[in-house]
Amino acid sequence: MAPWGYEKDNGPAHWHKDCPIANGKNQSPIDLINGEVKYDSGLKPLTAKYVPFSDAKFLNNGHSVQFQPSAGNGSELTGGPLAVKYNFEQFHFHWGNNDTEGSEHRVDGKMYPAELHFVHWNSTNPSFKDAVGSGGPNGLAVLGFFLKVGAENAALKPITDLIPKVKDAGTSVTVPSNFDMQAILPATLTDYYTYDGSLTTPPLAECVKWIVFKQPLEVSAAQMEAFRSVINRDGKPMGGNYRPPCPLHDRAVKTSFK
Ligand SMILES: CCCCCCc1ccc(S(N)(=O)=O)cc1
Ligand SMILES: [Zn+2]
Repeated sequence: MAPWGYEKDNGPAHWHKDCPIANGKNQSPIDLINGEVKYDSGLKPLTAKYVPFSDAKFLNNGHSVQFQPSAGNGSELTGGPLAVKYNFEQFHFHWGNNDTEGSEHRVDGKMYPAELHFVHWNSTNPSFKDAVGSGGPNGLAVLGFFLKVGAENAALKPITDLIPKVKDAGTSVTVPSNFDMQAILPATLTDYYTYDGSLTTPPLAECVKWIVFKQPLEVSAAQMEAFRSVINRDGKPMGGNYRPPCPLHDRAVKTSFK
């Protein structure tokens, strides 16, 4: 099979051939249906401590654009539904070719124009790859933020300004060391949905504690257009790099908010 992608001939409907877990019972993304979620008063706010990076790359891997510091950069996530400390690995985006589509998770069936994923791995593992293969939903913790079109996002501007430099698949640039990743996050990481799920791209491993924030982040129309200029491995616009929602089966979605 051609390498996986989001086109007719290699998109989500084909992924089960190489990754049979695609039809598993803990797949992501899902539609977050407010009438079916359950408030959990035990869910605390999350604490993300992101330290400045000396040598981080921003890259186009053919199916997303991704910010990736060198391993062991000391940025950590704790709290919320997490029992242990998780190390930051990378963040990346999923988006559409217009403002009516693009996010992976949905809220009562509504899609946002884009979704930002901050990927972290359980620090009781020796590496990210071990955490992916560790079995069970505590290998990774991914923070999902919906993006909607509005005011310019000053914290993301250093990243969206780099997009033209990684227009083509397989390209990367060094991110200026004064980039402040912490500034992207809202001041308090309080209102979120959380559930046990999977990677939303191959290998689709069911190793993710998903934490999806209720409050979208805003980006300007120009910042959204920057994403839509990115080209994938087949030389086509990368927009549409989102997996449709998967069945919930007998999973519960908990919320930290009423
Ligand atoms: C052993 C190599 C595994 C690489 C898995 C890389 C990956 C990370 C996060 C996501 S996402 N969209 O669920 O956040 C998808 C894929
Ligand atoms: Zn993702």
